[in-house]
Amino acid sequence: MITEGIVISLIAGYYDVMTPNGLVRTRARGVFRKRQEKPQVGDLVKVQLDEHGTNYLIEVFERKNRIGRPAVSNVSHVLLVISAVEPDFSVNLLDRFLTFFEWQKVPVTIYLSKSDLATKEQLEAIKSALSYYEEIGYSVFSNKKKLEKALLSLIKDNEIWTLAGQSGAGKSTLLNFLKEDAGQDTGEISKSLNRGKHTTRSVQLFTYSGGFIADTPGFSAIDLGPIKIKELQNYFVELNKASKFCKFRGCQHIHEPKCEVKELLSKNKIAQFRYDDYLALRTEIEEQRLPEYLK
Ligand SMILES: Nc1nc2c(ncn2[C@@H]2O[C@H](COP(=O)(O)OP(=O)(O)OP(=O)(O)O)[C@@H](O)[C@H]2O)c(=O)[nH]1
Ligand SMILES: [Zn+2]
Repeated sequence: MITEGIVISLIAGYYDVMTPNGLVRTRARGVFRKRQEKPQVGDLVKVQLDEHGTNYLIEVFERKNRIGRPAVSNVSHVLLVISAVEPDFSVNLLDRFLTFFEWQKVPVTIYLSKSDLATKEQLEAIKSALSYYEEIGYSVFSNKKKLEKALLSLIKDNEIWTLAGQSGAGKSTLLNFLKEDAGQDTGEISKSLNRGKHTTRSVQLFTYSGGFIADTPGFSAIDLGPIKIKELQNYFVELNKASKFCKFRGCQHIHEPKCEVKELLSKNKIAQFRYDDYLALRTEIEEQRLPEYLK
């Protein structure tokens, strides 16, 4: 019998596939090894079931996207965990992540962790910054119970949501809270296992609310290098929105006359810190700019 499913984990050469009839352990057909296109977690695949012998993964359907390291395919949504303290909250870091995922065309929901460890003053400053992100269209949560409640209706059938965020931000802690049986290593344990930067960690999908949540570790060094400088403004959602009213098409909002972004900036309707981050990311991309023909 042939059926379809989603690869939820890869263990010692076996692919575990969630199918409409439950979880099946499969082996990939030799053809994948020859073509060097290994199936990945998140892939939608075709499997051939054999009640008495081996189940085979026989086909991988085209991937919608592929993000993180180890990679997850077909990511529907990112749940970005950003900590209030330890490591300290930073809009700059937040903007890097948001730019990256906007570029990848993956919607993002923000969760502020460790607000219990922040002082009242710290929390006020953070919440004021986060309210700006809500204004420009991102959903923001700082209470894990409210987040849990929202996720149960937000995560649609078969959607794959991926956790992202700096190391130590609290991704595993959140996953353990959402899925009591997830059993992810958190801070202390992983340190004692001496899990270095180069140790490959496996990634796994956990069923959640009709869909899946993945704990993806690999977003520590976000490479914005491949982004074309002229397109960067597209990934700052409020700049992109305002740009429709700039005099010049393709306005970069730097020195151009009759620039709507500059206008809104002067009226405090676009936050100075976002504009500054836009400029900083431009410089970063510019400094390691590849010749146009290599892009
Ligand atoms: N007080 C408090 N501590 C938290 C919270 N979230 C995480 N922590 C602690 O922060 C440390 C790091 O959390 P992890 O969940 O391991 O962080 P991670 O994002 O999974 O980190 P990596 O696995 O390195 O990517 C652990 O000691 C957690 O107990 C929180 O909301 N409040
Ligand atoms: Zn402009």
